[in-house]
Amino acid sequence: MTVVHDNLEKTEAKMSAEAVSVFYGDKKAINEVSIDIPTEYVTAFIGPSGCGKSTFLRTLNRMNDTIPSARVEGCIKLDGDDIYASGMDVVQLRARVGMVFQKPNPFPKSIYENIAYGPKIHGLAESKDELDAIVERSLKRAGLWEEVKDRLQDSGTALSGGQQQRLCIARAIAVDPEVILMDEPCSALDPIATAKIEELIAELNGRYAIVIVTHSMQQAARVSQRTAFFHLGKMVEYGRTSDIFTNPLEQRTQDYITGRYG
Ligand SMILES: Nc1ncnc2c1ncn2[C@@H]1O[C@H](COP(=O)(O)OP(=O)(O)OP(=O)(O)O)[C@@H](O)[C@H]1O
Repeated sequence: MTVVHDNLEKTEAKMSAEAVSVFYGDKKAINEVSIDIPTEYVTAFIGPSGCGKSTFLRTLNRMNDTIPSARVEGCIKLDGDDIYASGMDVVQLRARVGMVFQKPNPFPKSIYENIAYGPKIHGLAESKDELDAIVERSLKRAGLWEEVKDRLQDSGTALSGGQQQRLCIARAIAVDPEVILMDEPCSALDPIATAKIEELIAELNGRYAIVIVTHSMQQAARVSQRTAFFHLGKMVEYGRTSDIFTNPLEQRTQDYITGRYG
């Protein structure tokens, strides 16, 4: 059972997970996790290495489908619709629920093409002008436009690590997502690039439902308003980030935030 703090404002669930378990073969990596993800707040998943944060995050846009041994039980809904239902279009789902990975992974194409590719395949632009406008808007929203506007035809992979990660965020934004999942998005970045991504998360907050997995408790405290603490495949505690870090109700949470393990 998850301890859910009782001082949380009521919010609408953009996504909701109900009794979600994930298996890799016979091994249960996630055990009956239930949580609502609102648009109003950034939600952080924290917990010691191997506790299942990434596994659970990946269930939210069916990224585990790509792992043959992975099996998901329980129910995950986006705007009330079961994302594991047989009629669900997974390509469409992943546009609505975008993902940013630990290591920036731009396509080996131009900066422009990195952004334009998604809108093109999803038919979001009817003309070159519209596509140009989407590229500009996405890069602006990701805080990268000023740095790249004069070299849109350069390769995305030639950018610095931090710029590449903002390019990946711009690429996710370009297809008008409703949810953005971030799996340790700063772990390959230096402190300055990390600060830029954190600023960006603050700017995107409220426009998209954002979920971030992070190893850094300082980062969770800086960027999120809601925190879920995971341990051994279970979601132990969920509440306001400030409460989780200053007034945890569970001993295991207390032990983690005071550095007793992790
Ligand atoms: N593809 C896979 N096949 C089999 N087991 C896996 C696979 N991916 C993860 N696991 C196992 O599932 C458990 C949860 O792993 P997961 O990567 O989700 O944890 P995590 O909390 O994100 O860890 P970290 O913080 O180290 O990234 C671990 O025991 C891990 O070994």
